[in-house]
Amino acid sequence: MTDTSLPCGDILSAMRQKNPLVQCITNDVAMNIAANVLLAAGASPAMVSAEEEAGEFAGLAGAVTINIGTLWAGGVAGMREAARAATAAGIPWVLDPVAHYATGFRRKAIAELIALNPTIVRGNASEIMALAGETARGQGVDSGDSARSAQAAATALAQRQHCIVAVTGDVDFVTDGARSIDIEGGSPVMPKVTAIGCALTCLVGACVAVAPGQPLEATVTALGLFAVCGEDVGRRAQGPGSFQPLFLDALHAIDSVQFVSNLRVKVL
Ligand SMILES: Nc1ncnc2c1ncn2[C@@H]1O[C@H](COP(=O)(O)OP(=O)(O)OP(=O)(O)O)[C@@H](O)[C@H]1O
Ligand SMILES: Cc1ncsc1CCO
Ligand SMILES: [Mg+2]
Repeated sequence: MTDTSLPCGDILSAMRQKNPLVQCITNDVAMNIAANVLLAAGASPAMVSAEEEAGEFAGLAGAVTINIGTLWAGGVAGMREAARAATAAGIPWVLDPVAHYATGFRRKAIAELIALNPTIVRGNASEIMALAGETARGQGVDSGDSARSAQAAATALAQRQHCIVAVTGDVDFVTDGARSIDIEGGSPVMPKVTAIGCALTCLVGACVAVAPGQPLEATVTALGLFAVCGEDVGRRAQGPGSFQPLFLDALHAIDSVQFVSNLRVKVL
């Protein structure tokens, strides 16, 4: 079922070979799991977010990721600096709009960040629907909408912002507004592990760092790696507690041949 025209195996191999530096401006909950996911998968994370250095550091990184999960005023200032520096230098950056619909503070921050032209936006179904202006049923950081129901919103958002949009859930969907791809796999246990989606956003950064000219394919590679490893671990884990360490081990152990042979993607 995998479309062999997608270079997902090559992007995974390149990530392992190049060990890209990824500046992850993420939330307080996600820091640890996100850094461990990148190290296990083969990238080099750095959680550098202060206003005083975030812009300068972006110039050193292969990609920048920005996540508004635990937002505060100084945090927004660092995000602004990093996003501006990345866009100015042509460094790809990824935006994770965690619960952006919940408060006026978040709505203002996400409007400012999206206007700085992210290369890729990755969120859950409710986040993507609300960003596209649709009514969404998210509760705090958790999605209340199905991923399928967010596909039209993702396509509209990609066309409006001229970026890649990825919506995750039981089936993942990635689009540039013209080409769209479904990714099957994962496990229903995954949304019971906090910040696993935030960690995925950082992995999208790691993949696009080594394939900056192919942001759609890089996004499919990161989501596909989570889908393949998540499905495998979901069969073996006892629950959310044992899922997390087994998942890190699986991200570390999988090679690109195993990855491609278990990847289920469909070009729509
Ligand atoms: N029901 C499900 N079945 C299979 N995989 C799932 C399911 N729900 C989520 N996933 C997978 O879990 C990962 C995270 O996606 P999710 O949409 O839950 O992110 P999120 O809501 O942003 O997470 P968080 O905010 O906790 O970091 C993705 O790889 C996704 O494919
Ligand atoms: C639980 C939680 N609260 C703010 S960010 C976050 C991590 C999942 O998005
Ligand atoms: Mg999220």
